[in-house]
This record gives sequence, C-alpha cells and structure tokens, in this order.
Amino acid sequence: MESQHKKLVFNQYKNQGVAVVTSGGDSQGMNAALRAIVRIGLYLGCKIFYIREGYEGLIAGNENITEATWNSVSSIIQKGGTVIGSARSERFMTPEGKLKSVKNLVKRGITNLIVIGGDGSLTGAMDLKNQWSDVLNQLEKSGEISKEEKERYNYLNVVGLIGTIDNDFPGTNMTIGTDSALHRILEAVNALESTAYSHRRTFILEVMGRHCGYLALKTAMTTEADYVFVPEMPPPLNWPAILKDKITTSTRYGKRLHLIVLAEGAIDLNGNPITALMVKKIVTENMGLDARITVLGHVQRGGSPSAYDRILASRQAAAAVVAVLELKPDDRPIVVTVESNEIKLMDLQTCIENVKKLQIALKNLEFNKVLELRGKSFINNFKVFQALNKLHPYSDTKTEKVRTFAILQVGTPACGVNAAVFSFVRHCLHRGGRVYGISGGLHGLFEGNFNLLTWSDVNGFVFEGGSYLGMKRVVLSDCMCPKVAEVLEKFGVEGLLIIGGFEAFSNAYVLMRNRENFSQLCIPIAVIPATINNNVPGSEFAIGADTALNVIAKSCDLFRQSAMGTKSRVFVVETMGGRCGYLCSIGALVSGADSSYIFEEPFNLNNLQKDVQHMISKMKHGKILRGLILRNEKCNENYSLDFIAKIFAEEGKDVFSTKKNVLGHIQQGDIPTSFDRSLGIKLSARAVEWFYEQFEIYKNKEGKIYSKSPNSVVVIGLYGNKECHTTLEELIPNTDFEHRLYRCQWWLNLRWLFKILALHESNYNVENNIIY
Ligand SMILES: Nc1ncnc2c1ncn2[C@@H]1O[C@H](COP(=O)(O)OP(=O)(O)OP(=O)(O)O)[C@@H](O)[C@H]1O
Ligand SMILES: O=P(O)(O)OC[C@H]1O[C@](O)(CO)[C@@H](O)[C@@H]1O
Ligand SMILES: [Mg+2]
Repeated sequence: MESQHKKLVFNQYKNQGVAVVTSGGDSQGMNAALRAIVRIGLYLGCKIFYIREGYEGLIAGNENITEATWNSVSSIIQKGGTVIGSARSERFMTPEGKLKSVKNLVKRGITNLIVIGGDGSLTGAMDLKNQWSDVLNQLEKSGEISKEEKERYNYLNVVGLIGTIDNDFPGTNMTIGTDSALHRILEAVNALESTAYSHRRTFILEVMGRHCGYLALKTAMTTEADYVFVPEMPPPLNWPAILKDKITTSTRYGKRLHLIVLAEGAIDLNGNPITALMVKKIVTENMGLDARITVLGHVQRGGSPSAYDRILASRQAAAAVVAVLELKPDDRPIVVTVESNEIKLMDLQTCIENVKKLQIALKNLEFNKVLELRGKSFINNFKVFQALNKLHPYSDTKTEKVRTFAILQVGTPACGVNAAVFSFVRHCLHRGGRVYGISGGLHGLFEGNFNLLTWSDVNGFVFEGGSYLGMKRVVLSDCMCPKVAEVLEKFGVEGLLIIGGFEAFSNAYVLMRNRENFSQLCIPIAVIPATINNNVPGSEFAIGADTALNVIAKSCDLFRQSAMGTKSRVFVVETMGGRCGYLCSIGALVSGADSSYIFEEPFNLNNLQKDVQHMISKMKHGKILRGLILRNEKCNENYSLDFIAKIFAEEGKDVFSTKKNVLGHIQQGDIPTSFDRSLGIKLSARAVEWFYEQFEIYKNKEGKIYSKSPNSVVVIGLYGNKECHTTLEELIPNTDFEHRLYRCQWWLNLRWLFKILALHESNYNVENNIIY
C-alpha cells in the first residue's frame, strides 16, 4: 500500500458507501483499525457505516447499522476490544441469515464491506460475496427488494483484515492482536518469574490457541522456557523422559525457574490432547518437583493494544479502504496481510483454501504439511526455539578449535540487550567457544574488565531491561586503538561483538580503519544494533526501540486520560531519539497525536501556526477537547519544547490550556517486549553463525584468524523478517555521521498516514490534500 499508493486525493471517492464489521473473537488493535478506516474513508469522501455486534448486527439491521463520524473514533486507539462489538454468529451461516444480511446492506446502498476478524469471519465474508447474486435473486422474487435495487447493487466488494490473537492465518506474518497478546503473556510470565524463582518452582503456563501454537512458541522462545507443547509439532511419545532430562540438566546449571508452555490446543502424535494437568502430573510424580498451573485465558485478549498492533492495524486499515474502493465488481475478495514489514494484498480465497487445507492436515495428523502451511515465519520461530532449547553447555569441542569471543556494549541501555547476550553466550558455548563479557563498555575494556561468561551466568537475562554487562557511551578515537589492540591480544579475542547504538557502529568503523596498523584488530567484528533511537545503519529495527515505543504509547495514553473531564488541554511532549525521528514519528502514530516535529522533516513558523489553527478548529468545531503534539528532542535547535509549548499556549489561550512534558529516561526502561527479546535472540544467533563462517574463511594453517577484508566487519540487522549481515563498507556511504543517522529510513514512508489520521474533518479542504 505505502509504496503503491503514494497519492490519496481528498474526496476522491465522494459518497461511496463502505461498511465495516468486527467479528469472531475480539483482538487488541481492532479499534485502531476502525479509526483508520473511518478517517481514511472520510478523507476520501466516503460514507462509512458501522455494523455493530458482528454478523449478528448485520442480520438484525436497524440501529445495528449506523453511519460513522470522525469524532466517533476519537480516543479509541488505546482501547482493547472493539467499540462496535463482536460476536460469533451461528445464524450467519444459515440461508436465512444471509438473506437478512444482504437485504440490510442493499437497503443502505452498501456494496463495499470490510471485515475485521479471524479465519472464520473471513470465510463468512467470502461466502457472502459468493452467494450475493443468488440471494439478491431470492430477495427480488420475494419482493423484499426492487428490480432497480437488485440491478444497482448487483455486486459486493469484500476486503478482510485479520484480527485475531491466534496468528493462525496462512499468508501473513502477523495478525492484529497477536503482539498485544504476547505483551499480556510476558507481563504474566515476568510476574511468575519472581515467585517461581523464590520457591524454585516449575510453572506450567497454558496460553490461548485452539489450533495454533504461535503464542506458545513465541512465549517459550522469549522466556527461557524448558519445553513447549504446540499442536503443529507434537512431542515424541517419550516426552516425559525428555522433559525430565531437560529440567534436571538446567537445574544442575543453576536454573531456579522452570517454565513449561502449553498451547490450549496441544496434542500428542496421535492427536490426543496434552493438558496442563497431565504435564503437572508428570512433573510432580516423575520428577518430584513442586509445580503449579497458570491458565491465562481471556486476559490475553484484553488490555490496551501494543504499539505494534496500533501501527499494523492503522497501516492495514488504510490499505483496506483503498483496496475495497478500487475493487471491480468481478474481482475476487482481498485480504490485507503483512510480510517482511510490508503491507500486501492477497487473494482471500487462496488464503481460506490454505486455512482449510491446514485444518484437514491437522485432523489427519500430517504435521509436516501443517508446518509448511503455517508459513516461513512460524517455521523460523520454531527453529529458533528448537535451536535454543537443544543447546547444551558441554558440546563436543574436539572437531572445532576453541574460539574466544568478547562482547562489548556501547551506548545507553536498551531493553533486549540482555536477551542478545544470553543468546550469544549460549550459542557460543554450545559450539565450544569461550565468551568474555566486558564490564562497563569501553572503560571496562581499557581496564581489562573481561569476565568469562558461563552457561548459568546468563540465566534469567531475557526477563530484564537495562544492561547486565554494563555499557557506556564512549566513541573510540584512532589514538585509543593501540590500547584496544593490546587488550584484545592479551585476552586472545578472535571475534568481537559490539552491541549498542550509533556509537557501536562508529567504534566498529574506527577499529576497521585501524586494522592497517594493528594486526590484533584483523579479526571478525560484528555490530548488533541496540538503541531506542533506531538510528543504526544496517537494520530496519534496533533492539530496544519497540519497548520504547510502547512506553511512549502508554505515557501518552496517560496524558490523554489525565485531561479527561477537565477543560480543553493540549500536551506538548518531547521524546528521545537524538536526531532520528523514529520514536517521535511512530510514537505520534501509535498515540494518535495531532502533530509531530522531527529533524528529518524541516518545519518553520508557518507549520507551527497551521498546527495551532488546526488545534483551535478541532476543539471549537470538532468539540474534541484534547490535543497531543510530539517533538523529537533534537528536531530543531531553536524551536525548543518551551518555544513550541509557548506558541500553543499563547495562540490557543482562549480555547485550550497547554502543558509540556519531557518523557526522558522512562523510554529506556520497562520489561523488554516480545519483539525486542526475540530480535536480540535472533540477531545473536545469526551473529554466532556469521563468526564461525568467518573463521572458516580467514583461518590460516595453524587455525589463527587474520582478516583485513572489509567483508569481516558487519552489522547484523533485521530487514523484513530476515536477519542479515551488511558490511560497514556498504553502509558507510549512506551514513550521516554528523547527525548520527542513516539516510534511507523506511518509516518516513508512514508520515502521510499519520498526517491523514490526525487531520480533523473541520480542516478538510483541497489545500490540505496530503500528497507524498
Ligand atoms: N465456514 C463459515 N462460513 C460462513 N461463516 C462462517 C464460517 N466460519 C465462521 N463464520 C462466521 O464467522 C464468525 C466468526 O468465526 P469464528 O468464531 O471462527 O472466529 P474467527 O473469525 O475465526 O476469529 P477467532 O478465531 O480469532 O476467534 C462465525 O460465528 C460465523 O458467523
Ligand atoms: O472467547 P471464546 O469464544 O471463549 O473463544 C476462545 C478462543 O478464541 C481465541 O481467543 C481466538 O480465536 C482462541 O485463542 C481461543 O481458543
Ligand atoms: Mg479462528
């Protein structure tokens, strides 16, 4: 959508009717989708209709089908569930239900339908489309609609958005709600961790997923779980023995918390359910351990949507509106998906056919087929968990020389760096390597604070924010290189991993430049981006940025709430980010802000004035009493937080009061999100693989490593769904060292979306046409 439709013209689809329904199990982010559907639709000139209470409301009609207004989606982006209600409807599957549904749509002149729901709801939508003509004929025959109505509304355009926490829809990497469910789960596991640690207990955690193990798998991967049971990959029949061995070994290596994660639909190889009670029995009776069961249930479907779900829902909803309006009567229904961080449109019927194939394969216990149909992302996560879970402290090191690594952390803490260290240490030790953790960043390196990290040293690392190893924001200069070379030689370092922000990148560059003079620096060097700023070249995402975005979303929700019931108020809020506008810009999108000021998009007094006028108009004419402006900390030297707040305060004083806030260091804290843990774990796993590949390439006859090649200094980053390495040599030309930025930033493509969603209808005019 973002790349194909760069131009949305104001009033382009004047008076077209589009209806939206939320159906099936609700999921967090459905409201963000509704908000975007209504606002993009209104901007394009459409009439948007809500169908309340799922397909039940479509059958009942009357007050269940109402026209949406701009204000009706104000202040809902932060709410879980769906404000228009959802249901599971048996009646919709009957011919009588279809007759009533079609009649209710025709009577309102609606031929564009957007359905937000899971596989069932989207199957239902496709059914409706397929039966549309037949049902119209029946309605005409029985005199319930006229011939003209039948001819005028002889088609139905259908677009689906996948809203379900299960992430069980083939063809997409993520569904709306899944990430929020993972937030709920990790909040719970972090709480369990402290009590389990105190009592040395085993916890059996049941998470949702009737037929899909995604939530269980992702939870297990990001919580150092001992075992996971998912329907797609039943355990071998001797699983009780394997489980016992696993738990006994990890207890020996100092693990106090044992976690076993179970999808509610877990089965064995014969298709029989594996229940939490069964697992508990094995753990208590066979192993003599103290065990407790926690079933999270509907908690997972509740609560505020995560930042990711707000973004995904907004992006997909915008794509859905345009897609439904562009469909031709004979076109097949479309479903909006996401792959490799790109929003895509796919054929709904093909996806539904895959849903059915998957259901049949699961029923027939054809597990390889099931996995294949779940798709690459599922399989990849499964492999990562399996790899982590199979790691063993004592591997056979006879075939490989013992390699020595050091981990240096540079910059300021970002949530997820500990998970990266955990994964790096475990993967290295498994391959027979030795890993030094350097305490306290570069200062620690100069002082020789190198500590060999053992298997148990990193127990529990994934759970916490901050940096266990310690890090400092120090940038190397050429004159420090002799000392670095001396220390690396002293400890025999053959592979250097630098985890951190832009300074980590800069330091790797300095070391690379100095390889000419110091052979000790001629070793493979990898950088893993970890900074809330998300400004490191070589990755679309840096570890920590997702947790920070969630903190921003939560904080802005609180600002908004604090003003509820008081007089009109505008908050001007400053975010971190250095000169990179990622946090500010995406933070504005997820918190439903009115404007955001970033360095990458220069602004002046005219822009500020326009924004003040917009706010006044929104409050006066739109009767919306709250406003939110985000400012990136280094967006402009002169237009400071104080200055911007004063402009709003002075110009808007007759209409609203203005408050300013600096979010500050809370953006660096909190429980690391599933995304940040997972990113840390995966990038480190890739880094270890890359180091060993380099050792093969650059070892001499004696096995000593020596490389001056630019290919051996890389950033290990994420592009789309793939962990990739990119050489510094390739990245440097597009790196703006002065402003500590990479010049090609994918998220700038989302600015238009933010602006249309923020533009109040009282300000609609051709002048405000947003074209990018
Ligand atoms: N095969 C089908 N044909 C027609 N309509 C269907 C079909 N399957 C489901 N529906 C309709 O969609 C509704 C919701 O489906 P379902 O309960 O399976 O939830 P879902 O949309 O898959 O969401 P989730 O699984 O996340 O709860 C059903 O109650 C029914 O009205
Ligand atoms: O809310 P209900 O109808 O009890 O359904 C629960 C089911 O819905 C889901 O939350 C979403 O499909 C499943 O994970 C769970 O099994
Ligand atoms: Mg479903």
